[in-house]
Amino acid sequence: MSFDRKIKIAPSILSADFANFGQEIQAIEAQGADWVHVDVMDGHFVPNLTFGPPAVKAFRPHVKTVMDVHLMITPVDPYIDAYAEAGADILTAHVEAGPHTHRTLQAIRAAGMRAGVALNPGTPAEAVEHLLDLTDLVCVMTVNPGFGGQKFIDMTAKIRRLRQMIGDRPVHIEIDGGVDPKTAPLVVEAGADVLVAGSAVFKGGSVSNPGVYGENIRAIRNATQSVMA
Ligand SMILES: O=C(CO)[C@H](O)[C@H](O)COP(=O)(O)O
Repeated sequence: MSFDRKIKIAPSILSADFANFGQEIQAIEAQGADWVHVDVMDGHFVPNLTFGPPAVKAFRPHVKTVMDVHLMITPVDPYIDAYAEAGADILTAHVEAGPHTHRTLQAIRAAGMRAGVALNPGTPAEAVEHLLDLTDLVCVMTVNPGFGGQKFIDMTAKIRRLRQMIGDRPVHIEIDGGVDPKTAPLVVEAGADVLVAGSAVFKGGSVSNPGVYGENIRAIRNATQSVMA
């Protein structure tokens, strides 16, 4: 897939109806989602548990766009092949998840996926500077990872620094946590191009009332228009 810097909205299915993932994924894509964001949590790196490779494999046939899998787990390396087999397009590991992120990103690419690296709010941009030639996406957490529906933490200075460090490289900056029509323009103005949003996309909608997802996605996208060059 070619690199494009247009704003992409990636709804996090952490806020979807857990009894109905297939239809939820189809509904958000029909309503304008650019990517589908899947939050994998292990109850160890973060204090919550969600999906493993079999669930991701079950989502795969429903995803027609890009399946963006965010691992909030440690260790990462023993599971890379399982997520490739499950059909992840992008696999993101946290820089805090182990001592050898450089090796992890190489292994993700070697398994045929695009490689992402995520930073917790307390981790400086410089922690990924040496990884920028090995990564396709830097995910800046704007909440402490583990749960949807948390309050946005302002990371705009870090986003600006990353955009400067990335320069001309084809590397996305993804923002994850507390993204809504108020916070989206702040992070886009700072240099982000992928916006993960859970609560702000799924609130008020359902598979039987999917138009609300469309309204919510458009509200986030439209809010970024004023800050786009
Ligand atoms: O990674 C996550 C939490 O660790 C979620 O993707 C993120 O919090 C999105 O949910 P919301 O938009 O409700 O904040």
